[in-house]
Amino acid sequence: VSVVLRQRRRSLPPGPKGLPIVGNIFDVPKEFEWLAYERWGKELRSDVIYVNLAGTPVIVVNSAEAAHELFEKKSSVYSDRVRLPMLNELVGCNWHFVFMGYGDDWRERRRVFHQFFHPNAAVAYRPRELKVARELLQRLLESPDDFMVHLRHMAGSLILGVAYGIDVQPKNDPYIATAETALHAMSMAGNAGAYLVDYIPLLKHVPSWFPGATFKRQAAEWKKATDAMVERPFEAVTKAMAEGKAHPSMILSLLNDLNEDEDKEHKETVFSGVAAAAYTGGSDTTVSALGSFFLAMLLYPDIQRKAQAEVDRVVGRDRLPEFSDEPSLPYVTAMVKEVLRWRPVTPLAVPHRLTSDDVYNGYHLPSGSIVVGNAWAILHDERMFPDPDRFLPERWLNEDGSLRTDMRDAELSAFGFGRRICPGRHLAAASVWIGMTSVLSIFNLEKARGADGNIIEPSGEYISGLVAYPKPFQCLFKPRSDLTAQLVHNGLQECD
Ligand code: HEM
Repeated sequence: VSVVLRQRRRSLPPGPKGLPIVGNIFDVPKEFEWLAYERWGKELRSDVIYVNLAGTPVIVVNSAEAAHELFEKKSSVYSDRVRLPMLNELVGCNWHFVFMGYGDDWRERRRVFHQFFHPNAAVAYRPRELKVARELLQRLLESPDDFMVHLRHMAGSLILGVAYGIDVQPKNDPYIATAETALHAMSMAGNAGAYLVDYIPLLKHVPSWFPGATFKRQAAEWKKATDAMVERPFEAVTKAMAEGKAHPSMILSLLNDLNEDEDKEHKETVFSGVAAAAYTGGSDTTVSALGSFFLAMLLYPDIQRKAQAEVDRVVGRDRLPEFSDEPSLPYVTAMVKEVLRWRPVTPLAVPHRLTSDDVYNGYHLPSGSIVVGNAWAILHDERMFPDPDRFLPERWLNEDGSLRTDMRDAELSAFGFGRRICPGRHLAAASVWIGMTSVLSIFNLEKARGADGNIIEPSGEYISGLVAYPKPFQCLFKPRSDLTAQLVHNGLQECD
């Protein structure tokens, strides 16, 4: 009895007051929620806060210390996911292990994925990362205004190559197009709280023709797109294998290593889902990171020049950067870390779910809570990152110019938390690094001028979402020398 009483006495973490029944639904803004969560945490002087979304408890974790205590140290109870009937069932995105509950199905897929993307395995993809970075340079030379299109193409081309061995078309590639539709569908259906069926799961049984059941017809459309994204590239590999023409890839190795006695159908479902998960995980995220990098270079020209000076000194002006240059380019590496900190790609990571009652700082955290790691707040915590809104690569460096190693927990939060931390982060970090370094070595990024000759200031605004992007802005990519076109041409030939 005394245990029960003591537990009862513990209070929930502080949070905004809210209304009866609906709780804080009207307090939580529809966009840039991370800023409100960060502000409440400061006002309430607590690094965990509690929000009630119409009965669903939500715990927001606003500091690196709390994130470590909960997601890391107690990872066995902080690694589940929330089920969204719209996304998981109606759109049928159960193949994607980012949406799977913590259990054997998730574990099996995460293990398969890890085999191909752990740090040593990921080194094998460097030639491909280098190639797509150089193709990006070529495209930026040809049509600089379409830089966001080129970033999408670069990200898609890398991961389709790694996962399926597919060489994409230079323009209008059908696989990239299919995936874009599917990604859009997933981000819409994954918008927690946007669909009534997510609050009242029984609604999923309403027939599609029923008045008001537009969500079911919409879900059926989206399901077609997401199914196609899982099935089409996989079928292309199996067809190429049958013809003896398949290029090396994750799927090829997995299928080749399959034993006679294994359940082929089950394994194929797992493999095709894991490959599609790599594709969806790696597309928008890389685009956002490089988009923020371009924006930072416009807003902080001095830093651009400083980074270029390092590249020029180490790489020289007569060749393009390679991965072997990385240890000699600490400033550029610090800049990559700073991009991921300054404008986190996934400001709230992906929400976790707590599977048993817990206590933190004397507060009661109820089983079943959605637990949101506020990567934005952690990466903008003044205690570790003074003047946090300023883009300042120097903060990642020691006095002697070497990279600091004491901010790992905070740094990693850019990729999420605990056992769910992004398993593609090694590939991501490498591809973002070579992309940024290559662009800096070849181009000066400058603000555009309007017809009146005046500089067009980028707004610096973002589009809110699971993945946050800079709003469209104009950026000039000016070749740094007469040799540029030749260098890019030669650089590409080296990759063939
Ligand atoms: C800058 C690039 C990237 C960022 C910022 C990023 C961020 C994230 C975040 C925040 C999560 C959720 C972590 C959590 O639940 O706490 C995640 C999960 C995931 N990411 Fe990434 N990611 C990036 C690139 C990639 C790439 C390139 C791939 C594939 C090669 C990938 C594949 C995945 C997968 C499969 C998951 C699901 C993990 C799970 O639920 O167990 N990501 N990522």
